[in-house]
Amino acid sequence: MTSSLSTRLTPKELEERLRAIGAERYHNRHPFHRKLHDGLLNKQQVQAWALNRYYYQASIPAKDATLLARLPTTELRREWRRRIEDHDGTEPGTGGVARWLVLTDGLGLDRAYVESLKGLLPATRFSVEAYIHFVRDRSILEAIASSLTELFSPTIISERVSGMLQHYDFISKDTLAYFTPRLTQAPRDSDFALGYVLEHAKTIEQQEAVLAALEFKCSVLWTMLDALDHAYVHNNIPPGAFIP
Ligand SMILES: O=C(O)c1cc(C(=O)O)c2c(n1)C(=O)C(=O)c1cc(C(=O)O)[nH]c1-2
Repeated sequence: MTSSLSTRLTPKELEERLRAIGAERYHNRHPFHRKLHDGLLNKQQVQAWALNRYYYQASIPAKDATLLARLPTTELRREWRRRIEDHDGTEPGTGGVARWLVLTDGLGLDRAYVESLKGLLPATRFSVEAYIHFVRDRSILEAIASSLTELFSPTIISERVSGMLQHYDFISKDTLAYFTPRLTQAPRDSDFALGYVLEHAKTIEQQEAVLAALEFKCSVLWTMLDALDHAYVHNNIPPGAFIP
């Protein structure tokens, strides 16, 4: 839990605290990601990761649409609308969700099965839903702050792409095409979100709330990897979940 602040932070101090949370808790530090990127997983385990992560990807535009509906100004809505277009695309076959399916296709997973969500781990479902509900129910400031994990995603994406290309013969540049646009989209989105948070988190209570929102989101990402590790590395697949 975030400790209570005794004094109000300057914007610079608040940014430092946010970045410190990422350095400590972002999912690049999770053992499952280390194994994924270091080539220590087999194809079945990589399939399980891509299948479960599909639900996160597919839910991101729904999460953003929930927030979009609550945003009070044209400028904010225009900014947030672009995120939905990035993921859903502007026509069939475009956008991040479609590109994620190129990855699951490339790994040999049946598309209808992936989209049916039938093979998800229960913890994937609960974690993703917790994120959507958080964004729906909390203040706009907390909802925007919860997207700030994207400050840290370009580093992990670069590590992932180079690590997976190097270590797995079943992975190609084409199947990892999802990640290329994220390297420019994520910094653009997180710069905006960070600017918003630093400007609007003025009171101690608001600053504590944004720090807690980022910790919450790190927990969402971490929990999904805990569940993958437990099920597919330590071989405790829950009933009904994907069996490679
Ligand atoms: O590859 C990753 O590790 C990673 C992490 C995150 C993140 O930090 O939440 C996102 C993404 N990718 C991503 O591709 C993405 O579109 C995305 C949207 C969001 C968000 O919270 O709105 N996070 C992320």
